[in-house]
Amino acid sequence: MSVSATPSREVGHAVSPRSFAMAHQRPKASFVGCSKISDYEVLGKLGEGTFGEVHRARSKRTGSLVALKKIIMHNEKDGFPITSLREIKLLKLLSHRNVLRLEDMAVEHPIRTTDKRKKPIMYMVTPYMDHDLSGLLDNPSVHFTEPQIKCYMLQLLEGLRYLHENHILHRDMKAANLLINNKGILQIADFGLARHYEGEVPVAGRGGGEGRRDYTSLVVTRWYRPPELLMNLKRYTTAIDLWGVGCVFGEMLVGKPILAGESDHDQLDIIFDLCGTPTEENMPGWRSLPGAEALQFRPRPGNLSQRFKEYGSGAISLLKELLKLDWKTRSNAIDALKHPYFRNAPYPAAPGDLPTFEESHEFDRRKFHDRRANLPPAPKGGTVGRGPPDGGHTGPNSGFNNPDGYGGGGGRNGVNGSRYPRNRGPPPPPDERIPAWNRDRGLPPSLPPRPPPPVDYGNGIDPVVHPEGYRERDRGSRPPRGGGLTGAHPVVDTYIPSYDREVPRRDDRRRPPRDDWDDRRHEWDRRRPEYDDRARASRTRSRSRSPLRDPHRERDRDVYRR
Ligand SMILES: Nc1ncnc2c1ncn2[C@@H]1O[C@H](COP(=O)(O)OP(=O)(O)OP(=O)(O)O)[C@@H](O)[C@H]1O
Repeated sequence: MSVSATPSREVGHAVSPRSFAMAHQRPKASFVGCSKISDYEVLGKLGEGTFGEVHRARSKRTGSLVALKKIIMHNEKDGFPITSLREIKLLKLLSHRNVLRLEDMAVEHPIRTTDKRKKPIMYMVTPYMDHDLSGLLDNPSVHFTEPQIKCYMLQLLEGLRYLHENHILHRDMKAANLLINNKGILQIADFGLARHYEGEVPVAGRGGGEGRRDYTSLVVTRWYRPPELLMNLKRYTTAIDLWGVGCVFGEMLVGKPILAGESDHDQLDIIFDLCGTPTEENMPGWRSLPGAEALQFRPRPGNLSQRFKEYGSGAISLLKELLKLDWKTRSNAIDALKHPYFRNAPYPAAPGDLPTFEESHEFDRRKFHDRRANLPPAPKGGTVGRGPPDGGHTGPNSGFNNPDGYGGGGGRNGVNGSRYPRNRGPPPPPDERIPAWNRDRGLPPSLPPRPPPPVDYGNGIDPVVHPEGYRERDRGSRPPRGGGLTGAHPVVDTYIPSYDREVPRRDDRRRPPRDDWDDRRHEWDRRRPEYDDRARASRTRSRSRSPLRDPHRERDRDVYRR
């Protein structure tokens, strides 16, 4: 029954759909899980992503700290972004201690008298986490120990095991998407690229198994993207997320991203340096991948053992399992959790035993950089533009329609620096943390380039690659490494890491070498009752109601099958 047909019958004369909807609004109290933005006190900006801007806030109702992720409407005509819908839908289904919990949605309506913006702004409300792993690794005063790295790794793998056994591919595993709080808890965040996975769930001893259907290979931020995606495998499996875990593990060990490719082509080249060049033995079927046809390279054995020798044989062995070129035998999360690395001394720390650190998020990176003497020259890579073309009504800086300083001006606009020119706005409000690379230039906040939005809409059809969606990043600005790859590489240069050459290499900083890093683990629940208490009090649904444990709600997931 159409909305417009009903009112005519009910009221006996033509009523516009809007009037009908207004007359039939549900009482506000009947909405569960949707608050007003005024229920939160906004405290400061934490980061900006492709699809939203993230702010720290306090719930006026519970007093708890939360993160508000604003959903950016890049193009209002397209309506609510499909990626945000996916993220919300998935997060509502998930319930695991190592997966970020969606507590609430908050809506901000435009102020009628002054605000020309017609559409409300939506915010996702999640518990506030003190750090993201990328920000934490950038803090020169933070030094992970091996027990700490083991603790984080175990938590990361537990979270991923849960996702995979519930048929969810994350597809953007990277340090910036791993949130950590000062209770030692690590949570996987950012489900903007995640989707339902139709293949078999991983089984112990059987790697990632076989893929069952095609998906877009334009996923995963480049530095964390596995070789099969770089060679355009479409029928991929949960193994793509495990490659990202391997990259994050290496990053925690050495303190900086281990595979920082400057283009997709370069990315493959440095992967081959580390893991060896592909053969039918170590990567069966690689030659038939669409992106492999034109590849030519000088055979190399790989230098992983050499590069990581100071971290010991256990770490090397786990890294080799996670960074296997062969996606079919690459370790799955179940097997990685049983790896001897975690059972040998030094043993994993308990989350509650880990030290606490100063807050660190994307926006704090410069804070740490500023402290360093003799910073290397600013890395290459554009800064993301700012200043929404619509005057700020739908861009990342619209919203919080009050004079608290978040209503416009600075901030990133859009996905990609090449698409939106920089527009120097007024200085940010005092509580807003300016990214390092802007602070001393008096510019409003912005971030380094980000991956473009996902282009897989779940229909299995290859996406059209929008040329503006991808930045060319100095291809050919340096000679190929190590005799590298040659040939016309057909792969489009795709995802730009969220923190790239703008950020000085971590090892350039005067920081003692660390032997380990990464995620943490559970058992924290027992040790940190206040965390759970707060969580329980503020949750909009209980774990027992998680649809992942309730077959009657399986139909929700059908959305992702289509
Ligand atoms: N719950 C939270 N607590 C604290 N900080 C958070 C929280 N959620 C997000 N952030 C911060 O905001 C940043 C961006 O968040 P998120 O990755 O969810 O956004 P995105 O738009 O999907 O990003 P991307 O473009 O990387 O995919 C994170 O890296 C983190 O620094």
